[in-house]
Amino acid sequence: MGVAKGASPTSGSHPLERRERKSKGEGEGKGCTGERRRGSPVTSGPDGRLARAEAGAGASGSEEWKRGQARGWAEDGETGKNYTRSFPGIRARISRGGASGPITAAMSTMCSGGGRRMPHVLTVAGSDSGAGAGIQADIKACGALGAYCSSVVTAVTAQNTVGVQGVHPIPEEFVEEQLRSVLEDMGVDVVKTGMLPSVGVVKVLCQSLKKFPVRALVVDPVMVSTSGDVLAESSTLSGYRDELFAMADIVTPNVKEASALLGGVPLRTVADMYSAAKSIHNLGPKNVLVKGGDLPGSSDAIDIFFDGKKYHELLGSRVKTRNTHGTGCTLASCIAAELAKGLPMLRAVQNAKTFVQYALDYSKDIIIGNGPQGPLDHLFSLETHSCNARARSFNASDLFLYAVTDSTMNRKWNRSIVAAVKASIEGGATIIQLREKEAETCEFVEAATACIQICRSSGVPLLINDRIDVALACDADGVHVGQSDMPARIARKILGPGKIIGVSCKTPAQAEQAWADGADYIGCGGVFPTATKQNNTTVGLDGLKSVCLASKLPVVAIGGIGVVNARSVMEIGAPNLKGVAVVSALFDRECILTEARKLRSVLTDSISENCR
Ligand SMILES: Cc1ncc(COP(=O)(O)OP(=O)(O)O)c(N)n1
Ligand SMILES: Cc1ncsc1CCOP(=O)(O)O
Repeated sequence: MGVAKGASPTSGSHPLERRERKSKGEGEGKGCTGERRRGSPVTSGPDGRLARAEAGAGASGSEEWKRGQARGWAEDGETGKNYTRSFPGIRARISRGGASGPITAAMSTMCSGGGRRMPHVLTVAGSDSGAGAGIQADIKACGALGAYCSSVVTAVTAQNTVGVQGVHPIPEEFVEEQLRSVLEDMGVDVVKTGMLPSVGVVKVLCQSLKKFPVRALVVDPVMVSTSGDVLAESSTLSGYRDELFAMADIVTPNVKEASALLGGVPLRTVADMYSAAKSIHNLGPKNVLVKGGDLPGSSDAIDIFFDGKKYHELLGSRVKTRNTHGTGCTLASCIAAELAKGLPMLRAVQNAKTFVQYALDYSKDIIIGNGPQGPLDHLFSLETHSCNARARSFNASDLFLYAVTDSTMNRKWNRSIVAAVKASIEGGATIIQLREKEAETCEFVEAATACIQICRSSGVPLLINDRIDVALACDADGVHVGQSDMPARIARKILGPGKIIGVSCKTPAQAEQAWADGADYIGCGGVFPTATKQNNTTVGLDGLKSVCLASKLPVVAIGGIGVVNARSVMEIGAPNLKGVAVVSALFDRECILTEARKLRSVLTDSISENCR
């Protein structure tokens, strides 16, 4: 068999298995609260199991599956509303499953009445004895992001930091039984797949998902471990291509997997990743994320996200560490967790990437095992002062091209804030700050609310300068505060852990304080003299460098920066300098879009030069 080193099938008639089956037939199950109760909708004859089975029967064709899925998304996914506040998807699914059945209705009440439903991810994957990848990574990653994670084990592997010593696939019928147990009872929101060792397991999964539809399916097409060991029969590829991908909301191959899925086409450049994303999209998934972490010769972690219409280049910085085992599983699980919480797809992917970046960074020095590939510490947030929710909402690579608006300039060029924001995003700005010093509160809130719509639809965060009240009023992604504004510590208390907070710092001491106060990034400047901000002392490139070196937070440089000098800023050689923030270089120009494109290309060139 192509899969296993020393694999041997598990017996399908283990005595324990028979005992479990018998107890099911006895007609008693556990209620949502865990107590024994009669007439369980899950396990006893004409009740919930039947009702669910009917749901499955009604939704068994792939068209029906798609419709069910589409409904689920329209109801909650695409709104971006926090799924933990209400659970329309779950209620809808339960009623879809058999609104006419009294026990189903009772079950719905039991599950929602007075209790707290958790976002729920089911991982269908292999067990990694070393716990860096597979089921174990998935459970930890989901837990770290606040989602419950149940697990269907498809194979048991013996592995460690050296590699995979053995694979023991679970019989397909028993994979199916596990799927049924979880899906019919536990209110799964999102299914995430990892190691699917055979095409038979892929088929069983597809059938189960048709019977028990969920809100989203995340497919991580695991085929070969990072140590080079084969984890799936080659025929699994056809299972992915023929059936599973058509049901997937997102597929997340790395370049090797993308190449294998496309019949071995070589992927050597970012341009190749773009075309691979498109070709894989043609196989049926709604979204594709081609991960560039193992792109030969690439010095950055660039991933390409494609939703069928638009591409997004997601930048990450490469962390120098041996502890990378399980990053693929972790990323896919984080996407699943964020989707289960109700985030829209692009935001879920961005947050997942941020989480992995943080986990890599926090885990870079840990020593577990003697082999070349150590695990991540998924639960890093339990050990640090930082709240994990913050890691969720902020991606340091967003600081790359930071557009800061200016009302005086907009007036001078006779354009609205909204038009200015649109043009800068089109030109490649990666984060926006509304810095409207003279605006009336009412018009500021109105403009900010309109800008939020534009930014959300482009996946670009929007921050408000100084005005925490305005940020709250328009549900902005965060604020930027100066040394004489609301202290970051208090802003954090007011805004909570999920919002982004940036602080202006000119000195290492201020940088240290910003970190202690719970900020997410630092704006350092003015780097060069500027007419945009009066009486602002200039720190120069040396001052910027010393703040970067002292800062535990990512830094964006500001002040007098434009196309002619952006490269000199990026070349100071500080790994936590993530980009430049500009006002006049964009907004005091005739064509914002053209200037943003020019600046973005200078920045992109400067980072790729630096990495050569
Ligand atoms: C990204 C970024 N960095 C620094 C500043 C300056 O903010 P602040 O010190 O609050 O000064 P004003 O912008 O209020 O004049 C910024 N806005 N953005
Ligand atoms: C807000 C701010 N903070 C420090 S310098 C500066 C102004 C930056 O504007 P410009 O990019 O036009 O120099």
